[in-house]
Amino acid sequence: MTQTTLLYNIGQLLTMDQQEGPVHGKAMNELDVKENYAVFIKDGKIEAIAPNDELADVKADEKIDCQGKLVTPGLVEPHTHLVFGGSREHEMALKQQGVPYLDILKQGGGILSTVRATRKATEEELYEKAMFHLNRMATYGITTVEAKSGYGMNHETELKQLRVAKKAGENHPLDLVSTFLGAHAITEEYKDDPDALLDDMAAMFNQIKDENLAEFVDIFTETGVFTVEQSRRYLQKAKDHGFDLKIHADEIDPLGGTQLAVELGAKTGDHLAVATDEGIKQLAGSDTIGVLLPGTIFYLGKGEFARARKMLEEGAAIAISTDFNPGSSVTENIQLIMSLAALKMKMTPEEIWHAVTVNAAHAINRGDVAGQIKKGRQADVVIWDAPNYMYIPYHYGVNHVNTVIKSGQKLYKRGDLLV
Ligand SMILES: N=CN[C@@H](CCC(=O)O)C(=O)O
Ligand SMILES: [Zn+2]
Repeated sequence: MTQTTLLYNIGQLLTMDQQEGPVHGKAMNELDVKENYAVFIKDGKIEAIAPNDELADVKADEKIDCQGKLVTPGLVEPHTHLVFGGSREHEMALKQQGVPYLDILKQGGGILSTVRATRKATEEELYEKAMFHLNRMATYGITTVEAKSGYGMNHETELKQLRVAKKAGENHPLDLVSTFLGAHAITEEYKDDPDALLDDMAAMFNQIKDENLAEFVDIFTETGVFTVEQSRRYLQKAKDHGFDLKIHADEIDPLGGTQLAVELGAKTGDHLAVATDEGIKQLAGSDTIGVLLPGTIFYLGKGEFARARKMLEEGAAIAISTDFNPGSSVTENIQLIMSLAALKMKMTPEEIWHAVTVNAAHAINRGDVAGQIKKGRQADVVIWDAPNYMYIPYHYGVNHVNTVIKSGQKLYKRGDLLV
């Protein structure tokens, strides 16, 4: 049976559909804002977008009066470590004492502590936990999510994580895109031979492809983790197996992961907090999208945020993300990240909206289905308790979502106080 919904009295509508591909540099600052609009949804898809007067009388099963509010595409979250066991609140004290993130890792904590918890957890436990976090992401307006493995670093646990992500993607209304991050840290078993760990992880590529468990392969290129050389060899192998690539690049030390991402034609270079001038120049001249994670820099207490302004001036395409994970950025709140992008990276509201919609969708190969409100597309739409698009990064730390519509279905509605 046909199901129709009309959103009318939209104060500001961002369709984000000014161009097909990722939006680069100065163009990220150009936002098309439609005022007094309506959107008609039919059978889960966008059927029409028109001035309010033209659609207000259309018949629909449900009519939602947007009361002059802001309406945008569902947000796209392009970098999360969604599936993990345990949590790391005990590391907060170490952080307060000033123990650096990489030192905690060197002492067997950090990522390795989550590896132990994830190895111990059952598939059911991981699944329940992942579904809980997906639900919370949905409440913040996210309708498509990337999810990485990387807390197993052995076949059994990496496959467990990837299967959990696949099942969550099949059962949760949010769309999920999976990334294999078997090369996330050096475990005790391989501490004297990281190359052997990489070989062991690469030995899973065929199975991951055959079972369709991941689209991307990612690596942590960092001091004390994997070198640029090791990353190049590993990622080239992944590319030869038909995977698209991502790199955790230049997060803490400027090793040149940004340049490697460009050299290998990676879909994204992620973090880039300490990318060099040369890295930024190469990024700007490439098709690789920079996924910036200011929540991580904030949470790790570091002073240096990614140089978004320079990247944009030079013409790079940028997305932003929570980097949701149990250690370096423990939040599902992408709206908070939008505020940090504004306050700490000096991105304009116009740039920020591109970074959480169309560019984030391209960053995970979903540019043709997510991140835009466009005729014929699945109707992933957010109604905000906000009068305009600038308001979201401005009023920080809270949830501004009024209603989330996923593929035409109402998925979340802000609750009311009970007293
Ligand atoms: N930097 C490497 N990986 C994650 C952190 C994972 C963790 O600390 O558990 C990140 O993107 O920040
Ligand atoms: Zn990450």
